[in-house]
Amino acid sequence: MEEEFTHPDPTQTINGTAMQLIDPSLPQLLTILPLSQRPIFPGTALPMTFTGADKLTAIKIAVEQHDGFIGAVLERESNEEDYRASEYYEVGTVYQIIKVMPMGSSSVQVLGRTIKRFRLQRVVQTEPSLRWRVQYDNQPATKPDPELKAYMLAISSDIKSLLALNPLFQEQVNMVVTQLNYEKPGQTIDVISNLVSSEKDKLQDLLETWDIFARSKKLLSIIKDELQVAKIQSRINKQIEQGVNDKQKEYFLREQLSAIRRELGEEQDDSESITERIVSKLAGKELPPEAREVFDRELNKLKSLNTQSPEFNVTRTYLETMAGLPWGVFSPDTNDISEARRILNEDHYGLDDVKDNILEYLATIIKRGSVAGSIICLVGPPGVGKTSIGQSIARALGRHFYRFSVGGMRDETEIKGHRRTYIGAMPGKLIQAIDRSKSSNPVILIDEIDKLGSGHGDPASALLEVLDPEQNETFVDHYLDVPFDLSNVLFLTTANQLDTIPGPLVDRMEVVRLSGYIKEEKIKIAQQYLIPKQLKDHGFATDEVTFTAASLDFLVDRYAREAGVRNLEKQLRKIIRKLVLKQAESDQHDFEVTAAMVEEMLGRPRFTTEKLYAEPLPGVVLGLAYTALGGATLYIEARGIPAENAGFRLTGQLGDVMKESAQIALSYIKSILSTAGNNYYDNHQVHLHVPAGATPKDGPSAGITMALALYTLATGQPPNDNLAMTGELTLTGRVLPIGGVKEKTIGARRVGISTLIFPEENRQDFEELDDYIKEGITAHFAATFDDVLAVAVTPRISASVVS
Ligand SMILES: Nc1ncnc2c1ncn2[C@@H]1O[C@H](COP(=O)(O)OP(=O)(O)OP(=O)(O)O)[C@@H](O)[C@H]1O
Repeated sequence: MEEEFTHPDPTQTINGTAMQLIDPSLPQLLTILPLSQRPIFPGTALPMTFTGADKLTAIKIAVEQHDGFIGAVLERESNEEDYRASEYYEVGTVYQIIKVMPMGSSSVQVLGRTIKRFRLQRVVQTEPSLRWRVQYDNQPATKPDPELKAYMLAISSDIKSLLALNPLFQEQVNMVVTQLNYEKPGQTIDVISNLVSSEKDKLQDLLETWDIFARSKKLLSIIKDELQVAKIQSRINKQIEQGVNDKQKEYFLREQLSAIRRELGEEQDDSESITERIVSKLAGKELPPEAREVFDRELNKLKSLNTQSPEFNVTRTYLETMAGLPWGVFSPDTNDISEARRILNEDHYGLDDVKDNILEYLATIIKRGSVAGSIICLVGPPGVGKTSIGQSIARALGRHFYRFSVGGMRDETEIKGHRRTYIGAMPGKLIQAIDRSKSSNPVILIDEIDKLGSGHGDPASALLEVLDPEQNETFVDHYLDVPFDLSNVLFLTTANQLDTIPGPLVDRMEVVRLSGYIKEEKIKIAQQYLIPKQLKDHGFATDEVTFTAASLDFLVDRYAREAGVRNLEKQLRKIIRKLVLKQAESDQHDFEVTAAMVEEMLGRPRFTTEKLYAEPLPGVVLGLAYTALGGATLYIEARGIPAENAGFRLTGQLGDVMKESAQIALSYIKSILSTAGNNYYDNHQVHLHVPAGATPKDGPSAGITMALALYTLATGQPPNDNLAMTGELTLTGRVLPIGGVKEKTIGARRVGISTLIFPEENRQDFEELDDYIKEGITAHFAATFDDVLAVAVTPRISASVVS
């Protein structure tokens, strides 16, 4: 293999700088090894790796035959449009291999040092390896120049900053700092050039720049670019590190927290134990396929969620609600009707027809083995035992009891729940009831169905969906979003009056009326139920306190006249509490409560026996009404003021129907008076009032009462004493039937009225009443207003007499 040493041609230049042979020991012919990544610069020890059979051969030849000298040149990017596109740049660096370390079969790592720049003179051989004749140069001597020195200082400072940003280069920093020599700027620049990274053609340009001043400028600009990038890189790294650190810190703290919890024996709240708990709640329950599918899907979702995310809590609450529901769990029914009768009797006095009704209903349920069918609606005034009947039904069947009121409920979502997307969403009342009952067949009592409001959505139709046996098998609560079978629930509803219950709801219900109690019943209830219960609640033995018959009579008559017994119970509680105090202070053990003691303990009676009117007055008649509070009596008052122009005024918050019946009454009375020659209404301003003025009233059943008030006003003859009436009046004087005969009779008894007038068509209703209600009452039945007059004003004076 040829090895040549020639003298350089002094006319040849690189970038205009003269080149000359400087070191006769450097070979003129070099085996060329191509570099693909970047050029190398003279003046440093450098390891390099070469791969490929050609290169390995070249290295072998160089090491074995040429003292390890090779020429390292950068490969050009292939660029077909460049006419000069030879494969390699023509300026490279001579490198002497000192050590070869094989790395596998096709790679070697070599250790050596970079010595000097060279330039291709000509290609002398291509096979088996490429060999060039090259030219070396002597670095031109540089004069001390302050500007160059400034550049060198800038380079050294920037390279230090650059290397400081990259901890991997700490070693090199130290090395470079020791090697920096401002006397030999060319050498220093080359050393630093080996450390910087930039695009390879920029670095090649640096290699080919002979002029030191120009080279230092180019190097500085490369370093500045790199410094910029390194700074950005370092900032990004810091941010990432910060993020990672925060996460690690949180993770660490959480781990500690759960360790502390474990130590304290508190529950473990990791996702796994939560899902385990949820799944274990489902044990023994039978989810229908649709619900199972949704449950499984949500459970899988929960497992994949971060326990701290809000979504996790929403899903967890949903799953816990689902798992907590009594899917397929039923309490066994006690199918014993005589036991049911015993329980109803044990809990309630009287109410025989109500109990019969309920027992028939229960017998049907027992026979059918299912509750499907109509729903019982218990209608009656407050405190008559509607709720406690419901409780007894549950007890008789051995079912769980749950009660909720829909009074004033305006929002459909209270019944059907909120969609899960709402914050704080929860199931509606029905699913809550099922959840609390822990069985799929409880007794659910829906209270105050007559006071259902309307607002958002339609609560009435939601309730209809719940109560309708056709639909409630697949009741879908918005929150659960899967059907829950409500068809095994025994629904009961309660109301004070029927009129305000939406029609479609009434149609689905079987109405059972509780009319309210008369005084005697209330006394019995007090003796047999309320007093023993209150004594027990206050820690008295049953025989420690006795109430005299007179005291109970006085109590009911003067303090608790309403249809129900809740107020009576309240008054009894007050008395017994006072006895508790008395006992505590005096150690007395036997108490007998007398009427005087009742007055002493409860204060002045709320009701008096004195009537509003000591004796009957013309124009004032007592009517019978049926209100949400039960049967009641109410006065109708008429007064006339002599006037030139006749007029008619109505007050007392009367509804349209009642106003119309007042007009009918007036027209009718005027017509019969005019026949009798009485022209009272032609020269009087008449005012008709129905107290209590603040209570709204409506309905046609005060027709005859108003007519009698107007009649007696015009004739001046007062109605008979101790008389009350009810009946609708037509324009021709016929008397039409009314509702609530029982309640009205009870209401009249309560205030001690014993003569009553009912429409003829209500005769049977009255006769069917229990004897104890009719006892002492004289009922008259009127088909026409004449019949009313026959009873109400006796002896009857001619209507033509004007007062
Ligand atoms: N016939 C009765 N025998 C024994 N106790 C009774 C009877 N009727 C009512 N009570 C008692 O009176 C109290 C009030 O009854 P309850 O709460 O059932 O009334 P309610 O009709 O549901 O009233 P509301 O319409 O206001 O809800 C209860 O303590 C109940 O046990």
